[in-house]
Amino acid sequence: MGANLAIEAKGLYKTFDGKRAVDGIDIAVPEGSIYGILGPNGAGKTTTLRMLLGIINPDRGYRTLLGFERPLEAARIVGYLPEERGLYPAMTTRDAVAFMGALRGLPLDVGRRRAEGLLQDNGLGDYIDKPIKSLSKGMAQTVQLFGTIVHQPKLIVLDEPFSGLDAINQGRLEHLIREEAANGATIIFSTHVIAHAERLCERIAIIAGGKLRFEGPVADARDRLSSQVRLRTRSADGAWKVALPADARLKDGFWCFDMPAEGIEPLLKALIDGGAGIEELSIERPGLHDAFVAIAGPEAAREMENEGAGREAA
Ligand SMILES: Nc1ncnc2c1ncn2[C@@H]1O[C@H](COP(=O)(O)OP(=O)(O)OP(=O)(O)O)[C@@H](O)[C@H]1O
Repeated sequence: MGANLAIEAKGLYKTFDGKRAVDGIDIAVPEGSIYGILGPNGAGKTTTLRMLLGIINPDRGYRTLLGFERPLEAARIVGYLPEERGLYPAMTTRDAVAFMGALRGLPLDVGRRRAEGLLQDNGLGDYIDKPIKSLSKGMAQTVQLFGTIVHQPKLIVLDEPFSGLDAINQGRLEHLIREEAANGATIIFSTHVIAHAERLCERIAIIAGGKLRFEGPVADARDRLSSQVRLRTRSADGAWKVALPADARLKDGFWCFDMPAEGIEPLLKALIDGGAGIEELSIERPGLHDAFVAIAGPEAAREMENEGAGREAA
């Protein structure tokens, strides 16, 4: 890989009480990129992130974080939003953000100033002097996120950051993640919602049952599946039909089939020469959801969806 890596991990394993939580994970996160770890409940995402950060040590395997082989040595240039959220309820939002920065070495006065800027710029200006306990759950989560980035870390690690946010705040968070990456930070986040990863990430890891099912560019995951062709012809029958691929099936008046290996042009020529009369033609590239199903299996995909529904309802 050409780019420098903000994170490189090879063959990470972790067992808890005799049960393998992470079973051979490799990860390569290029500097300045947005990277997603996708997987259902209990897949091993949090354990993987904790090992990358040095909060726990792997039983086996190797990782570097911003070039450090002992990840904790990078702590001051890393920001981490854990899955368990929590802020001191009596602190003002300004102080809560500054306090989190101070834990990473940022002087309190600088933290307070930056906190004001972050809160003002993101529609929370009225809450600067209000205690955390006066905020909604989503707002408190946003404040915790500001505390995660207030010391302007080179690497931002977010564990299920979209969980518990409504659609508007999810959109804001996506915007903020893009902005941080545009300013040069590297972002890695875990999620069980494929759409967030599809919109944001250049590279992903797909984990299920502690095992790595895929690691690489999102485009490569999507390329695992053929594009789908849908075709409607004016003529119902004719010699042109022999030109259709063997897997072509008629569904609701459309011939549906995988994109032929040799491309669409030879087929189009045969259809035109055979007088099929092309009325409608679409070629659809598979999305990341379809790729996920193909890579991790329908069971893992269902678990992801159920988990999402469960958390929304909670
Ligand atoms: N400290 C621990 N002690 C014992 N078991 C653990 C510990 N941490 C994680 N596990 C187990 O390891 C497995 C992977 O958990 P992990 O939290 O990494 O998954 P996850 O993909 O982050 O899922 P979730 O989103 O539900 O947290 C689970 O079976 C979990 O119960």
